[in-house]
Amino acid sequence: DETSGITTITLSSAPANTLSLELLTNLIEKLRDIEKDDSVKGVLVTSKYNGETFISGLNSYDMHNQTDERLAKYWTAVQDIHFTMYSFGKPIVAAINGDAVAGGCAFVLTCDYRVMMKGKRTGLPEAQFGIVAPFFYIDVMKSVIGNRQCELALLEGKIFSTEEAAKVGLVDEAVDLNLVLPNAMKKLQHLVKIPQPAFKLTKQTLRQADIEKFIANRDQNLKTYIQDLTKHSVYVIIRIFFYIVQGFQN
Ligand SMILES: CCCCCCC/C=C/C(=O)SCCNC(=O)CCNC(=O)[C@H](O)C(C)(C)COP(=O)(O)OP(=O)(O)OC[C@H]1O[C@@H](n2cnc3c(N)ncnc32)[C@H](O)[C@@H]1OP(=O)(O)O
Repeated sequence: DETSGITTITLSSAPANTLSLELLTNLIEKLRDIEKDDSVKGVLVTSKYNGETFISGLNSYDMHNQTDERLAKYWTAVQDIHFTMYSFGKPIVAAINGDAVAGGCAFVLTCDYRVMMKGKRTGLPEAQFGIVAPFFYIDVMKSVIGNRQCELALLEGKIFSTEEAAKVGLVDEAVDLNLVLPNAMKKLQHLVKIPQPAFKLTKQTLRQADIEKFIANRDQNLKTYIQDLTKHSVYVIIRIFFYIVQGFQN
């Protein structure tokens, strides 16, 4: 919207907005363009699958049966989206109009504000898959909900209902579906009015330690990811699809 300076990104990768290599590549490019475009003041992210899924996590197919080169390309994109979103110099608000689990939860945690539809699910269930969540997923959750709540959640791979997520501050608002977009937009309209150099510098200052840690550790994390997936991908993928079919334990 040219008058408000707000851009809406509607994620629409069938069937359930998995964070596939294609979606991530397009999104990273789009966000980098927006960052350079002075006419854009803020970004609202939502999903085409209104009332169903916001993001259903990383794409299982991109993590299984791939060459090391392709796995590296995928994981670099996973790292890049995290870094681009978390260090983004303009306000980003998530209008979470459906489930946002695993990589979907980490994605919304990188935003500045989260409005989520009641009755949906979010959280980092990796422990339920028998794996450890990437360190940058753990760090972002810890920075949002604090160390103890993060321990309670991650040690059991807890999946929160929207209402539970709001209680621990994992999302900022739990609302009926019809209020997700309007409330997210209202918050964003407020955030874009804050003097932007102050907004950007404050955000950078708050997030600096995690960003520096991310930059220092990303290469090692990439190596570890490729080794682990080469060894364990069959097991991991079976666990993920088990939870797609059976649902997560709350
Ligand atoms: C050893 C190193 C490992 C490193 C990785 C560590 C980090 C991992 C992070 C991740 O994000 S792993 C992915 C985790 N994601 C999930 O576990 C979510 C799984 N999905 C669901 O639980 C559900 O789909 C949902 C999101 C709760 C939505 O449920 P709903 O009933 O509305 O839809 P479904 O019928 O279940 O799904 C629709 C459609 O989408 C396919 N799909 C869903 N999630 C994925 C996925 N992550 N990857 C690939 N495909 C996915 C699902 O199979 C359905 O497909 P069709 O059957 O319709 O073809």
